Amino acid sequence: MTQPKLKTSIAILGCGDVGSTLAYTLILQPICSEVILVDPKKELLEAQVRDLGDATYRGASGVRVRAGTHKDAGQADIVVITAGAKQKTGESRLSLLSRNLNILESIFSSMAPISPHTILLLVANPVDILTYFARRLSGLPESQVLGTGTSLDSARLRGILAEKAEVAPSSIDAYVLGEHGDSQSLGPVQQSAPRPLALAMPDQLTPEFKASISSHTRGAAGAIIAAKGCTAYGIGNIAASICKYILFDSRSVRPLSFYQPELGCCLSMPAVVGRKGIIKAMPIQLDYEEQAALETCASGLRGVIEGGGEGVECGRAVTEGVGGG
Ligand SMILES: NC(=O)C1=CN([C@@H]2O[C@H](COP(=O)(O)OP(=O)(O)OC[C@H]3O[C@@H](n4cnc5c(N)ncnc54)[C@H](O)[C@@H]3O)[C@@H](O)[C@H]2O)C=CC1
Ligand SMILES: CC(=O)C(=O)O
Repeated sequence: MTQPKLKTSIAILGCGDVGSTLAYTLILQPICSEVILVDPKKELLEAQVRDLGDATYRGASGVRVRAGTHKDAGQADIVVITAGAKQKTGESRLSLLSRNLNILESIFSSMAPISPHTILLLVANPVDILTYFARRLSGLPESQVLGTGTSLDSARLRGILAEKAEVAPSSIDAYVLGEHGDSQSLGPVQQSAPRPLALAMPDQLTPEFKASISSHTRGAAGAIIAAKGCTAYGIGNIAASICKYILFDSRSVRPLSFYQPELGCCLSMPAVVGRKGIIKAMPIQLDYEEQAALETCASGLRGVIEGGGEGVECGRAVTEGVGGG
């Protein structure tokens, strides 16, 4: 892992629940030297800068937090886009599309010209569709435009598998692939050799068990949103980790949303992430059903991109193992 250059800046567009949680995580780690917050709600923006600033004055965080404009943000090392509407109870991520696409378009007109070295990290929903359009609107090379995708679903999957297998979550290596969306089901668990999860849980890897973990990861966001109005800590932590992989050129393999030329859309597949964004896709062996699920997912996403609207039926594939980092 290489060290980041001395002055590293991360701009966060949108300093609501997710943006401010991400900023706080970046300060605590710390990952960069400067966090720039941008939000059209001026009072909120100033209050967040002051409140987050208070978290930097003790200890040796060394991170400067300041308010900025979209133009400033366009020169940052990483621009994280959390700007946009969020789901109300019972709403799907896809229902946010027209509102958040309008916001995305206005962001890119205000940010231009973007530094050719900036990496864009999309968080706002529907994240796969917005990642696709950000790639077109930014004019940046496609390796520099990525979305958090199914990283959060994968963390949730790790959590439930770790609980069932009675091991630490860090010892579970499991990915949810495909779309970060609502109308999905987990594909079959990939049976690669050796099959440590199958060995650790010989009686549990049944179709019913897979259906129950699928339902758990699919319903996780809705249950939290119904109770507290948003999800923020999980995604804040995940987006901060992705920023770290980028700035430290860590070459970690993570499930991220990026452009899939053979599928004509952005969705999550394992990728090597480093200072230049997506360094390369990490090949993965999918069985027949997983591949079919992925293609159904891609076809749904293409339908939305082409103006097909909501309600895409989408499959997700999941790969697993015990012992991953
Ligand atoms: N990808 C993922 O796994 C997750 C995605 N999300 C998504 O993140 C987004 C943000 O969620 P929250 O922070 O809870 O919403 P929020 O409503 O608390 O904050 C959104 C902020 O964006 C700001 N904003 C609007 N237009 C802007 C612009 N042009 N430039 C800069 N800022 C702008 C708003 O003023 C607001 O303060 C939502 O779309 C939500 O669905 C949330 C959790 C997980
Ligand atoms: C809101 C959202 O996309 C999530 O928590 O998964």
